[in-house]
Amino acid sequence: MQIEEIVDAASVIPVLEVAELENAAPLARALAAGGLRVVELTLRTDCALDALKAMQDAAPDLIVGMGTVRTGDDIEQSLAAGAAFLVSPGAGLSFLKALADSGAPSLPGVATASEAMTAAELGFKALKFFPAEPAGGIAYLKALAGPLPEIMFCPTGSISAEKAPDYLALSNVACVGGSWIATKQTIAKGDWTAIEANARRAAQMA
Ligand SMILES: O=C(O)C(=O)C[C@H](O)[C@H](O)COP(=O)(O)O
Repeated sequence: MQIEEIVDAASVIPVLEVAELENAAPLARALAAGGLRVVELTLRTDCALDALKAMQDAAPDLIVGMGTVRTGDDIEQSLAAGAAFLVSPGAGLSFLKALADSGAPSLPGVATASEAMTAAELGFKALKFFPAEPAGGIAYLKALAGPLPEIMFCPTGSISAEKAPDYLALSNVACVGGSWIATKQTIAKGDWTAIEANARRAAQMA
């Protein structure tokens, strides 16, 4: 899949942190049951690579990407684990080149016009805008749409269910990311009913 197809399939991408491997499968099933098609599992816990496989097995139609990818090793391990796409919080030049060389569909993280232009020069068509709210939010993205109208963003960072529709209305926003659909606490509690309900509301924001 190309990154354009992946972001087209998503309105909201839940950003997930799974600390206990046993939670991966029911989490994936709840998100898929709620109607979400694309999720980002962060590479922030010891079990993240195994959790990615478990999510994919539990919900084969779910497109599971790996987030918090920061190094060449992260890229390799995530792809070996079966990540459908890769997401980074930011990106230096050598990391961007490694990501481009991997050929994997990717959303490298940027927070400025300069970073967005560097990533676009290397061929990236869609970028994560992180951290969206602290970096300037909707006003900042609107300002980027003037000079850089062809660059599409997936803003992530302190976005809530209430704010997400306003981001999705922007011409240069393909989808939004956020942890509100399945927070660390809700996952740890195993409240799959609440997560499915949040996923359903998010899926309807398309
Ligand atoms: O891990 C990464 O690669 C990140 O870029 C950070 C995440 O996207 C944010 O942690 C999202 O979390 P919220 O701000 O709570 O929605």
